[in-house]
Amino acid sequence: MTRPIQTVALVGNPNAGKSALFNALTGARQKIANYPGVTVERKSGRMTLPSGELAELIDLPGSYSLDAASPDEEVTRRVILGEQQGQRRPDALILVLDANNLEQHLVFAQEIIALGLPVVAALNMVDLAKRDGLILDAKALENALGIPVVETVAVRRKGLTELSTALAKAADGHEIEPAISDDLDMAERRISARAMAKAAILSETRQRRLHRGLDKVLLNPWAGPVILVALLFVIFQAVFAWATPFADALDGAVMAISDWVVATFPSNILRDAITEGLLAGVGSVVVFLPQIVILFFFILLMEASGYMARAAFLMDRMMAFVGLSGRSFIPLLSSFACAIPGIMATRSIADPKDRLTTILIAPMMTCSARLPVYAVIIAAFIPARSVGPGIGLQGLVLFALYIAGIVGAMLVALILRRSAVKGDSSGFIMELPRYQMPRLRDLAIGLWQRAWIFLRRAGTIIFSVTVVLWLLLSFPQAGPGEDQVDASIAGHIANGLAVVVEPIGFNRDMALALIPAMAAREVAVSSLATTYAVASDDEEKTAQALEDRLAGDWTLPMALSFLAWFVFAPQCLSTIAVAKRETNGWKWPAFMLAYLFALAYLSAGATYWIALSAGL
Ligand SMILES: Nc1nc2c(ncn2[C@@H]2O[C@H](COP(=O)(O)OP(=O)(O)OP(=O)(O)O)[C@@H](O)[C@H]2O)c(=O)[nH]1
Ligand SMILES: [Mg+2]
Repeated sequence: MTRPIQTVALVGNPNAGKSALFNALTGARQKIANYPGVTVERKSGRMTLPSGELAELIDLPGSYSLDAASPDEEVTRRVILGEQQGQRRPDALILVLDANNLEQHLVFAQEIIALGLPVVAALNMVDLAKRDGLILDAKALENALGIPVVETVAVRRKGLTELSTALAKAADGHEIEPAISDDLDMAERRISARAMAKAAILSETRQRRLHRGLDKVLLNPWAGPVILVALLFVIFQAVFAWATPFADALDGAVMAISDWVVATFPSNILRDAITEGLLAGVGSVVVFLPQIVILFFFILLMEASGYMARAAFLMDRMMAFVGLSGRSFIPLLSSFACAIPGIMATRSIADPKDRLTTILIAPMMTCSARLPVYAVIIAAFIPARSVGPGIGLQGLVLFALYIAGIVGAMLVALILRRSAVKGDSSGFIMELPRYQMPRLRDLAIGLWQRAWIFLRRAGTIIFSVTVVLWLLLSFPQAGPGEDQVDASIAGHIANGLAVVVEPIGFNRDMALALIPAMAAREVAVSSLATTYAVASDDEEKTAQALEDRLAGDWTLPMALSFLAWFVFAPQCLSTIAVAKRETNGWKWPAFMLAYLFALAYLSAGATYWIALSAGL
């Protein structure tokens, strides 16, 4: 006896292609996109059965299990079980499986099949599987699952007729006896999913197997984070170890030019401007080009190879813990180059509270402008010795500074999500791109772009701010026996500010560096260099490396305090301006400015006093 099918539902894991199939079968235009969680409500349309009759087709949100964890999964559960008000319980189901993620998708599939409703499976995205060198055996899968399996390519409308024929047949008459038992628990379903997926693979290229093996290790909940941290650790070691010869060479070149200028030209104000402002100031920043290039070499490598998306995947759980979603990862990651593009990238975050929180913590990610500041202080105060096989102390301190910013950001997010920006975090699971050998050309272009951005900053903003500072430091000229810096306009301002920052261990020169560094953080370095160059009346000393001057003038607690300040301080006005534009007002940027300054002051102070009492 034939029972007419009236209602059919599409079920399956997120991003399996349910909505694409829905559109293909009904001619509707549901939104589909290549990330999970697109469909969050049930949608219905009409599909034509082979008999010519119409049936209602329901598109459901993707789900991992019938034990609903989120509101959209709850919708799926209620519709399938017939508990949804105003919705007929489906007479049959189309189970959509992504051929490329069979092992994962077969877990939920077993739960669906065990319900005992007529089910047909659409083995979708077989086109992508073929492209990647994976050939599946639909018949083997059919036998294992005990339901018809039809290969489909939803976006090319392939396999649709076969699918609806199989659907009509499955729903026709006889109650089916599911081949899947319903008393398995999650772990047992996983094991049998793996076995079924393995049995369904006819052939797989070596490369695909290799990539899957890699993912098993890199995404392992235990090994994955360890590898990620180890990798970052190596990167920061390299930033110091590899850059040193290049940085020394650049440093030597700047000093040689300075010596030559002093020897060649008569002593006058223009010569001072060149040696003290341009060469000492801007030169002190430019020497960090090798560090910047090495850091971005690794970042670009991780992006191009496909590892970065895996890192985001690993971070997702930690992000969820502090009330953010994995979607915040990419904006936060871009903030390691600069917070401005990072804050702009938050536009991809749909949830306004998620987005606001991400904007507020983005400035704590260590941007590349901080690298020269960190590097110069580390080079001056942290001895270049190893604290273990292959582990340099300098790289370790740099690593710790980056981690301090990340930990600070996560703590602030945690607090914000429970107070000022209260709300639930939205779940998100990343689609992982394929592994790829990075292309040398792309890498070279990427590096060139980063280097150019850095040099352009040095030539424009850092140069102009340093020149203005040099003028303010050089005038009015000091009388005999008077300190030039103290006598200058800049010195007067700095002495005023020094009162405020004295409790956290800053001296006048450090206070002086803070104001111009609001234009760009690197200026902290050039301004220190220019200050010391102006202060020394001896030409020999003008050319002395900044690191030596710092090591002579500051104590270790002062240096550590300065580093701690730069981890948190909102030392960059452009970031505040962008935050204002992206949040449409002054309220949040003002809040950002206030809490970051407070955090910087407190952490610098704590660092100073702890270091002092530890006898450093
Ligand atoms: N190449 C290829 N792409 C497909 C196929 N089916 C779907 N896609 C693509 O896969 C992505 C996900 O498809 P959706 O239809 O949005 O997936 P969904 O199952 O509805 O996902 P959720 O609504 O998040 O549960 C989209 O980018 C589709 O264009 C297919 O057979 N072949
Ligand atoms: Mg969908």
